Amino acid sequence: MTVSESRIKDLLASVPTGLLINGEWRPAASGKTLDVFNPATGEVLLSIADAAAEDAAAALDAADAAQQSWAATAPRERGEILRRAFEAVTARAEDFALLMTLEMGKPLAEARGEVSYGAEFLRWFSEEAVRAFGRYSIAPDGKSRLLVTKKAVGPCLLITPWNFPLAMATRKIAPAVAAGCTMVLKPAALTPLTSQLFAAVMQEAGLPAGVLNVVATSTAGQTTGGLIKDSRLRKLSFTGSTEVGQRLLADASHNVLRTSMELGGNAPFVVFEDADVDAAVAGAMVAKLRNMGEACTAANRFIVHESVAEEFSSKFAAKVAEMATGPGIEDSTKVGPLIDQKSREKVHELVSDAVSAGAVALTGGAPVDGPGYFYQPTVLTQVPAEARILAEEIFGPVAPVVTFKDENEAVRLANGTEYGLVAYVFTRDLNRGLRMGEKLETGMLGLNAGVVSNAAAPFGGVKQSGLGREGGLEGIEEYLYTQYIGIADPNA
Ligand SMILES: NC(=O)c1ccc[n+]([C@@H]2O[C@H](COP(=O)([O-])OP(=O)(O)OC[C@H]3O[C@@H](n4cnc5c(N)ncnc54)[C@H](O)[C@@H]3O)[C@@H](O)[C@H]2O)c1
Ligand SMILES: O=CCCC(=O)O
Repeated sequence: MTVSESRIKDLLASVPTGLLINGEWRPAASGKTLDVFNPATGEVLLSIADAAAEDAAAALDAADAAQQSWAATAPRERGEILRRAFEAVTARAEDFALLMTLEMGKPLAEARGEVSYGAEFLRWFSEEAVRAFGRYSIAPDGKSRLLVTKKAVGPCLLITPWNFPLAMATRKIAPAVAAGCTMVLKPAALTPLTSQLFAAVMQEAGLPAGVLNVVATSTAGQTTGGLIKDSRLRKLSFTGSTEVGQRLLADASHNVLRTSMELGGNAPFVVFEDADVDAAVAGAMVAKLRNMGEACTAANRFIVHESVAEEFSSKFAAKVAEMATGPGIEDSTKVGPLIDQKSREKVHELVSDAVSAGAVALTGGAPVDGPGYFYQPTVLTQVPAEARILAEEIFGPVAPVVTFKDENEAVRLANGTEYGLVAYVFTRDLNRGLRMGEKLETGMLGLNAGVVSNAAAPFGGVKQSGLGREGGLEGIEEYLYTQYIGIADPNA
């Protein structure tokens, strides 16, 4: 069933179009607006306020003014606001899913999956809000007491990417709310509508004015640059490319900000000779094609034992060839459009570079003609080691396959990247799986699993994939600092 035009019109009419500052939706001070496009058609969906530096400064004023009373709010109350937001997002799951499909392109079924994934961060941190425990102990020499407490770090700047418009926002907002931090959210200019609607839900859930401020902008660096240099800001949490993250880390050094950096990936997907090949193919489909390959966790390099490489590649290519491309709102669609023309050109450039160096396309290998930014789901074999596609984040539905002879070579190939977000390993040998966990330089490992994302787990990378963790027990710690109080011996 294709979604009706009136349904789309009504949904878009319910999305706030202003900047959210101190609990009010208002136009940008300049009056400027930014257009949000549908990547399946290239048409404008909606125009919303386009913030500049003065709007961002007003948002930080609001966050700063609200910080003290918000941090003093009972943890249970903060948790209950998050719980109400979880219920509201779940009740409006179809609206959020359709909105994400319209602005980002992912098929509706996947968008529904993101709604439940994104909502889980609200539920998880509604439960964690009351567990920011400290400790009391007797000093080793018995002469004093040590009291350790956790406190909200203070106003935060949260910057999110376009690829998971809801989950990347809730993964930051929910722990910040739970910890008692106020915030300025800057969503990606390509997909700000989901954040706009989500912020309205947070207001309805009872979040006080000034705790969450939202400034969509077409001029990210100019608009947020002043905030990062403002001494009232205490934390920067960024999800996006390694290149931008590196720049922001340098900027954040000015005020020695707490930082969390969720950056790019180049995930290896290793298939051993003892793997269940069909299970590996099923895992590969998810690890590669979830979100059209536009995920930091997307398998970027398929490293397959030479004895099973042909079986794996041919079965994988057959399944990939069945994946229909099309607008996300159509039921038959399995792979939606890429986000824009620039992204599609980059994907094709990587494929062309590999093919001209000797790689063979078992399926796909080209853009899809017609409107929208579609790319054929592609499997490449015989990819030469020096091909750019093995070193760069593809961010598209393309799977390069290379082979290895033994475990040491698999480890060397898998670790041969500056990234270290996630790896996938398929083997029936548990010891081998655990050994790979010890040897692989990644923050996460999928063992016989093609997806690792879970609100209850610590998500994050090492090397140039980032700093810090989101979700799990660790997620709230990113928004808390430790204070220690030394107490004189009460018996003296
Ligand atoms: N590790 C993770 O959890 C994770 C999750 C999702 C996406 N990503 C990564 O994000 C990238 C794709 O997202 P993208 O294209 O939106 O990344 P991007 O780095 O271009 O942009 C990310 C965000 O940063 C903003 N931005 C860009 N330049 C800025 C500047 N100078 N100052 C302040 N903000 C600035 C953008 O407007 C956007 O909101 C990929 O590399 C992907 O791997 C990582
Ligand atoms: O794009 C990266 C985020 C993906 C996820 O959280 O599963």
